[in-house]
Amino acid sequence: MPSPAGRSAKDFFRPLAVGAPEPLREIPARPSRAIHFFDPSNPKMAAKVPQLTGTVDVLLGNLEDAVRADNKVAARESLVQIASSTSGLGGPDGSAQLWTRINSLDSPWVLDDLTRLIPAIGDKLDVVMVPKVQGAEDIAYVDRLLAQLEAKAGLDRPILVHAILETARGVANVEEICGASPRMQGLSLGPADLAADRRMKTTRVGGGHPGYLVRQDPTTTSDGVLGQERPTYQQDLWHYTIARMVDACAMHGIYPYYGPFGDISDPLACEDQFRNAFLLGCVGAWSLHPSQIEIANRVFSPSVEDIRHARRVVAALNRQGGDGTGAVMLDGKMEDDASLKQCLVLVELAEQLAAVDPKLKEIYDAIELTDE
Ligand SMILES: CCC(=O)SCCNC(=O)CCNC(=O)[C@H](O)C(C)(C)COP(=O)(O)OP(=O)(O)OC[C@H]1O[C@@H](n2cnc3c(N)ncnc32)[C@H](O)[C@@H]1OP(=O)(O)O
Ligand SMILES: O=CC(=O)O
Ligand SMILES: [Mg+2]
Repeated sequence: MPSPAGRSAKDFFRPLAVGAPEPLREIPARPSRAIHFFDPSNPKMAAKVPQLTGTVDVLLGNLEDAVRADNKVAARESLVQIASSTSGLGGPDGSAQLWTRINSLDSPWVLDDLTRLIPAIGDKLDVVMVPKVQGAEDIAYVDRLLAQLEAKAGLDRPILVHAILETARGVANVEEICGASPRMQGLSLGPADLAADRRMKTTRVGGGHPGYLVRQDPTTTSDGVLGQERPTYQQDLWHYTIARMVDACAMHGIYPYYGPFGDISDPLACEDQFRNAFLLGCVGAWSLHPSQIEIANRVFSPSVEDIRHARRVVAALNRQGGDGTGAVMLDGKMEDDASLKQCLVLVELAEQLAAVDPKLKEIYDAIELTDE
């Protein structure tokens, strides 16, 4: 049966153009806790890129929304210049990955975005983020064009594709989008465009809303007197969509991300939104301002307490027989094969992050287990 992108299983991993690099069989788990957005046409932001390179996992040169229409060409040209001249940025050995967000597929700029960037800096570009993806057909279009451009430029490594989930149709098609190409690296939630497309009645860029709540039932005393206290609890507007994204990404072996949190002046709420996404399975979020990089780096790195606990569970099950099966009691709680698997997710993530973040390595290396 053909895949949603119309390719049979035997053709799925064939290059889509003669001379294009072989598609990857597995998407590498490269740390990407913060995808830091900058507008390459803004000289102040562009000037910050070299100093940010050692502090953030991904730098993304944004060409789409938030870049003025009369700056689109300047942003593209400046991105070429930045990628060519910044050491440590992009490519398999870069200390920060280099991504770009191209303009939407129905815009007058997108064709020039790809035909200019791939020949000029294709060897540095790790991931192309595609906004407003509606279905597998959008990924198929970008997939073929990238293959043609890679072949023409003589690139030896395929550029990966990341889709933003920010239309109702995109959400309806989320599974087929994730499985549309071996280039698919991941998905980000685009809460601002998604809210508009869904005709939600919000005006914010991500985050919660005080009106979206549940209220506790009225309480009555034994005398039948109605209590005055009826606490309310704000709910998460994005839970449903993030949960769908996480399942679709896990099913296809790719990575889910929370997107933008627009209230730069509210780092606490930003942290909460990022942490909800982390706990549900996301690996990172966007940073729109330098102050959000530290929040994402911290939230999307497992805590010392989580790693200590995870290692204790691994050690306890190992002591019992070494193959990770069976059940043990630890701190009054039952641990078995399934809780071990959860702990291994955290331990493996900590190892990947420690490999690129020496400070974190030091912190994780210093954790002592007290049970032995
Ligand atoms: C809504 C859906 C989406 O598509 S979200 C993704 C698209 N939006 C973006 O990419 C927004 C990126 N961020 C920004 O444009 C700016 O951070 C905004 C939010 C406008 C705030 O800028 P501004 O008022 O200059 O902030 P500030 O004075 O606190 O800045 C301090 C210094 O830092 C710089 N800065 C700011 N943002 C960035 C950034 N993203 N990357 C690199 N540098 C940044 C500022 O230029 C300023 O520099 P300096 O210290 O004056 O030299
Ligand atoms: O592009 C992001 C969004 O929230 O819209
Ligand atoms: Mg958007």
